[in-house]
Amino acid sequence: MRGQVLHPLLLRQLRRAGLSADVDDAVAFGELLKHVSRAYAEHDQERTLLERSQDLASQEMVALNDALRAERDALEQRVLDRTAALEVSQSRLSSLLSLSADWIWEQDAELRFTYVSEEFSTAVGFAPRLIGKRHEFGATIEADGEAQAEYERSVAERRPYRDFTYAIVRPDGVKRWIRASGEPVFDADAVFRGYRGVGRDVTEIIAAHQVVKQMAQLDHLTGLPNRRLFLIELDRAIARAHRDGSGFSVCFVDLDRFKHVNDTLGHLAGDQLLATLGKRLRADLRATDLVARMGGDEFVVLLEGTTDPADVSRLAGVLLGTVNQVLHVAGRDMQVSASIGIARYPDDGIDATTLLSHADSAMYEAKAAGKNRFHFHTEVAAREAARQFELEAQLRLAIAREEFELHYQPKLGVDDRAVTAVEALVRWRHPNRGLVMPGEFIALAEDRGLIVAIGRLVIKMACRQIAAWRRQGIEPPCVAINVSAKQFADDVLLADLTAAMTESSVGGGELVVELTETALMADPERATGVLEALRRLGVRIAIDDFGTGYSSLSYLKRFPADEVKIDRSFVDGLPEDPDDLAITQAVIAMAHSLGMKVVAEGVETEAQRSALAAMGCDQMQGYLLGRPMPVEDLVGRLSKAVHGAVAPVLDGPSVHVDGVAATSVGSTPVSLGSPTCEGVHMPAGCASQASASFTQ
Ligand SMILES: Nc1nc2c(ncn2[C@@H]2O[C@@H]3COP(=O)(O)O[C@H]4[C@@H](O)[C@H](n5cnc6c(=O)[nH]c(N)nc65)O[C@@H]4COP(=O)(O)O[C@H]3[C@H]2O)c(=O)[nH]1
Repeated sequence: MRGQVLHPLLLRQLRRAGLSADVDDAVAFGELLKHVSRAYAEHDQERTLLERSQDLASQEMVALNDALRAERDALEQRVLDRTAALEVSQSRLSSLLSLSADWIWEQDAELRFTYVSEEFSTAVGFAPRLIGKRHEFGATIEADGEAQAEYERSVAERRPYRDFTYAIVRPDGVKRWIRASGEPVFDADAVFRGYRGVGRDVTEIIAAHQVVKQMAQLDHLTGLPNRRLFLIELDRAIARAHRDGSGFSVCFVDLDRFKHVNDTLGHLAGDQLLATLGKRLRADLRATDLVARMGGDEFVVLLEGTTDPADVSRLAGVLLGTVNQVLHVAGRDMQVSASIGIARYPDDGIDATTLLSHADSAMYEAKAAGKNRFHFHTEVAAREAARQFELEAQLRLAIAREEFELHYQPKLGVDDRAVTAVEALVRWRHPNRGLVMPGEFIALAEDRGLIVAIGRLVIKMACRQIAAWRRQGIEPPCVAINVSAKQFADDVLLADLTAAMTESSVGGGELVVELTETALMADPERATGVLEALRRLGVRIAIDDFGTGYSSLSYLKRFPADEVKIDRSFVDGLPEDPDDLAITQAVIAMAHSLGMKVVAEGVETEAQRSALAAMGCDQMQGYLLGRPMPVEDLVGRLSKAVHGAVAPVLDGPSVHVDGVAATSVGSTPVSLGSPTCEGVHMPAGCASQASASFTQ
């Protein structure tokens, strides 16, 4: 075996047996074989062990593999299920989104769009180009300043924002309004990652809002800006003029006697007139001028950049001319006029309230000066406004202190000059100014709501006077009381009359109520009812200033009136003016045909008196026959008349009554309505014709 290389396993066995690799003898060889055999046996054992262990390992691996496979399969199934669910959910979402008007968008931390839904691109028109871009407010995007500021604040503070509305001008030039809501997105580390949100096209909604807004700012009748819009524009004009150092004028245009049109032709015709006028005013002015309707028959014009009185006057003249043009309303041609008050910025005021109030007072000045004209606001006007204010305060005191008295003007028969009644005309006994005439305070009292209180005092004084005459043995004349439109419209009139009549034991037959056409036409139906109630009280009714209103003669028959008073303006022209003659004749004929008496007012000349007599007028009143006079003069005058003396109206002896020393004249009771007067039979009450003869 020497020199031979042995297998390592054999060598290992030899080493274990303590033998050397040099084996020469048989013993040693036998030993060697034992070792060789053991070595095989050990090897077999090791191999068996190894195989066993491999077998075991492989079984575990299979089991593990099986478990893993099962797990993977389960996982895959779960993924499949989830994916399917997600797909369902996604398709549900996209189908809902396609039905909804909302779009979806996402922006990164730089607020650049990373995603916009398809509808967004269709509506906005440049969505594909929007990806990777920010909103650029400026040329293509506009928004309400405040809303934009709030949006920018929200974004800067990474807060959600709701309903931010802005307009986009699409590449094709079409403007669309968009309303967007967004909320910030943060990652797990609370780092801001951008915004995501929804948006929708609200162009139609905005348009509808604008229409509604416009409707709220436009006058429905004329289509002109209404008071609200005018005030906004006025403020803007003030700001502009203040900034540029320029000026403008405000013209307050109020139609004259528009109420008559409404009353006589009806509200529809009135509306038609206003609508036509509104259009004409707009058409006749410069495009830069603003025409608005303030309400009722009031228009206002803002003449931008015009303050020079000559220019303003020219434009105001244009306005008057426009209003004066003949209008075709309710099937007839008519002409109206207006009074215009002008205030200029900055001379007459630097704020809207002052300018409007000055234009308004100037307008009243124009009315007072005869209507159909314009007036500038002046210091005089301002002083007048202050005076009226003061007068109103004094008038209130006067009512509380009963500082009023009545003067009486007789009404006489045209032929025989017998007194048929006396008209009570109120005067204000002012503590400092003396006697103030009604022309100075009646209109103001009507305007400031004081006329009912004054009227109540007048009724009371007239009834007390009748009672006083009676106490003094004087047969009282019938007393006519003026009742203004506002007083007539107030429900207390009948109560006031009844209370005063009861207090003084005066019968209705001793009173005449004089009402203007205007008072009756304001509400003809109600007027008829009130007139009938007055009639039930026995009170007679006279229609005053007849012919000055717009009512046609045929309206007369609607009202249960007893007499018609022809206005002084028609009597003025008698007997020369053919128109006045014709009108007077027509009124007399019409009134007679309706069984009414006719009284002519303002008879100043003998020529007028005889013309009226010739036309068959029943009674007359005027300076020719007697001015309004204090009660003592009236009684004094009449006392002379009773005794057959002829005296000038104002120099008769005074007989003081009603609180002043009363003296009956002679032994016979003085009678204003006594059958003894000049032998004319005169039954008591106003229905009677003549009583005392009353001469100049
Ligand atoms: N030029 C001229 N004038 C004549 C003539 N005859 C009478 N007058 C005046 O004409 C007015 C007649 O009264 P009216 O038309 O009812 O007009 C009245 C009436 O509308 C109102 N008024 C007077 N008293 C009262 C009252 O007690 N209540 C109400 N509501 N109004 C009254 O004041 C108006 C003015 O009254 P007055 O100043 O007293 O003026 C009176 C009278 O003085 C004449 O021949 N020529």
